[in-house]
Amino acid sequence: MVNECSSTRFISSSSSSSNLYVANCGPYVGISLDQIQLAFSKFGEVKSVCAADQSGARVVVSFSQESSAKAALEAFDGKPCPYLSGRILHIRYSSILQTSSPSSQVNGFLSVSLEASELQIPGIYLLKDFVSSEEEEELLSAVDCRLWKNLAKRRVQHYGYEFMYETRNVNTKHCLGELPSFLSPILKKISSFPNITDTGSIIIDQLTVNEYPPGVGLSPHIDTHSAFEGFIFSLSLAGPCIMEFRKYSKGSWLPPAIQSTVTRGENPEVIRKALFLPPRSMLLLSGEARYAWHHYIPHHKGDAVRGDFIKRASRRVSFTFRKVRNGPCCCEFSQYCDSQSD
Ligand SMILES: O=C(O)CCC(=O)C(=O)O
Ligand SMILES: [Fe+2]
Repeated sequence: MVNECSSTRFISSSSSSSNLYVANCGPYVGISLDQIQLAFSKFGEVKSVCAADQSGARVVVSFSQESSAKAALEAFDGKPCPYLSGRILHIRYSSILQTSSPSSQVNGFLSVSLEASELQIPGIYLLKDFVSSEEEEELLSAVDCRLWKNLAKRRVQHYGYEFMYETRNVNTKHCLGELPSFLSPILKKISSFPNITDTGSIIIDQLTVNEYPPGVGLSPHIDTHSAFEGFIFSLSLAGPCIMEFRKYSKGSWLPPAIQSTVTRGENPEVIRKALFLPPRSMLLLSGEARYAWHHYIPHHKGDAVRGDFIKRASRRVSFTFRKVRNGPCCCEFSQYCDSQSD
């Protein structure tokens, strides 16, 4: 049974137990949970195998009997494992850290949807193959000929208006000029995006290009309401990633890292959902998805997606198209709205 520990968190521990924390094996290094279960079953009944964390390379094996765990630890720790491609496993006893019951987690990973409609978040849409491979190449070479700005872990470019990371806003008085002509085919496709009843209301005047190396993501945030209007389009190029969406029932417009620890401590009610973004797909966040849900790209080198482990490519480049807002936001999600908070 490899699907049973979705609601349990584990830590490495020195006291003996029937759970083993096993490092250096898992889907990220090409070893499935089923293979791990088979290898450890040589020492007794394995109740479950699941991810110890989101790395894809550390798992917890839970035996029915403590004696089986002891035998497996003695046989496998620090030696090449003949049943797992000769990998050297690093094994400790593990104890249960905490339990929670996120129904959307499988084997310790958040279950990832392939279709936006599965998420059941109003206002979120994903169009796959939004651009062809040729268009993808052209867009990438266009930005690669231009100047990148280095942030701590990723590179960015801004068109139309510069995004100021310190204030999470734009300086509306300083326009960088019209969006360049290499974007025209994409802007044209955006203007007839399905799912938007009034396509006449789609105006785009700002683009942020992000280049993420593997292992780099984006911290959870809601794009500042007062900075941008209600449609946020994000085109994924060159590589895939997953995007996680979080709704904090007691949240505010501030990013979770800035909210006081007291507020965070009182805020156990977070709904988490995840969506796989393949290269050449266009994501639209509108309505509730844009205004009330944080979006987040985990800082992973790969993502567990429906039983497969998908490595991040050498880079993912996203084009985020938005319309800069010129007055306060009057959305109906005032709890998450900086224009409607004091
Ligand atoms: O890379 C992405 O798809 C999202 C970028 C984003 O959320 C942002 O720039 O605010
Ligand atoms: Fe964003």
